[in-house]
Amino acid sequence: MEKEKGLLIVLSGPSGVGKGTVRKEIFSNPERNLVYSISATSRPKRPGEVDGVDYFFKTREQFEEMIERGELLEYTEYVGNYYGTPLEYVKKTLEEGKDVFLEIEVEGAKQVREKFPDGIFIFLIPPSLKELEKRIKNRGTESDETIKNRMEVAKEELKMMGLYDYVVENDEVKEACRKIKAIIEAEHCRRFRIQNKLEKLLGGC
Ligand SMILES: Nc1ncnc2c1ncn2[C@@H]1O[C@H](COP(=O)(O)OP(=O)(O)OP(=O)(O)O)[C@@H](O)[C@H]1O
Ligand SMILES: Nc1nc2c(ncn2[C@@H]2O[C@H](COP(=O)(O)O)[C@@H](O)[C@H]2O)c(=O)[nH]1
Repeated sequence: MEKEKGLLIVLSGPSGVGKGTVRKEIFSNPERNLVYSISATSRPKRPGEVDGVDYFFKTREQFEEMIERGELLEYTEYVGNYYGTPLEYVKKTLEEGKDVFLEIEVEGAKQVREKFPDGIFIFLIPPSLKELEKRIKNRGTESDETIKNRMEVAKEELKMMGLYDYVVENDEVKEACRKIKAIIEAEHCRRFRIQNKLEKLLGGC
C-alpha cells in the first residue's frame, strides 16, 4: 500500500494578530509528525532573527532568481518585500508522511489553496481591530508608516476570512494553540476514517 502523505496546514491572518507567537508556542512542544516550513524573504533581518531559523534571508535579486527557477510553492510582495515558501522542502516532507505547517499571509494562502486543495486552512483573528493595532505597535518592530500600511492591508485581509476552513480567535495564546492542535487532530481522524472506508469498499478489487 502507498505510504500515507502528511497534511499541509496553513495558518494565516493579518499582520500582528499573533501568527508567529502561536506558531512558536505550538512548536515549543510539537506533535511528533509536525514540521515548520521556513519561508524565504527579501525583508531585512530584525534584531535577534537568525538566517535559516526565522527565514532564509535573500536579496531581491536572489529572491527573483528563485521565482524564475520555479523554486517557490507560492510567493507575494507584502508591504514592499518578497515572501515565499520553498517548494521542494514542502513536497519532500509531505511525501515522508509528515505534516507541514506554513505561516503565511492571505495572498500566499490563496495560491497554496489552488495547488493543495486538500490542505487545512486556518485563519487567525484578533479580538478587535484596536487590539490588533496595539499588538503591532507594542511589538516595536515597525515604523509608524509601516504600521499604518499593515493596518490598511489587515482590513482587506480580514475580508478573506470566509475562504478558510477554520477561524480561530487569538485572544489567549495557549487557548488558540489548543484549538489549532485539536483541528489538526480532528482532520487526521476524519481522513483516516474516509481512507479506511474506501479501503474496505475497494480493498478487494
Ligand atoms: N494572544 C495575544 N495576546 C496579547 N498579545 C499577543 C497575543 N498573541 C501575540 N501577541 C503579541 O502581538 C505582537 C504580534 O505578534 P506576532 O509577531 O506573533 O504576530 P504575527 O501575526 O506573526 O505578525 P506578522 O504577520 O507581522 O509577522 C507580539 O508583540 C506578540 O507578543
Ligand atoms: N505569502 C507568504 N507570506 C509569508 C511567508 N512568510 C511569512 N509571511 C507573512 O508575511 C507577513 C509579514 O511577515 P514579517 O515577518 O515581516 O512580520 C506575515 O503576515 C507573515 O505571516 C511566506 O512564505 N509566504
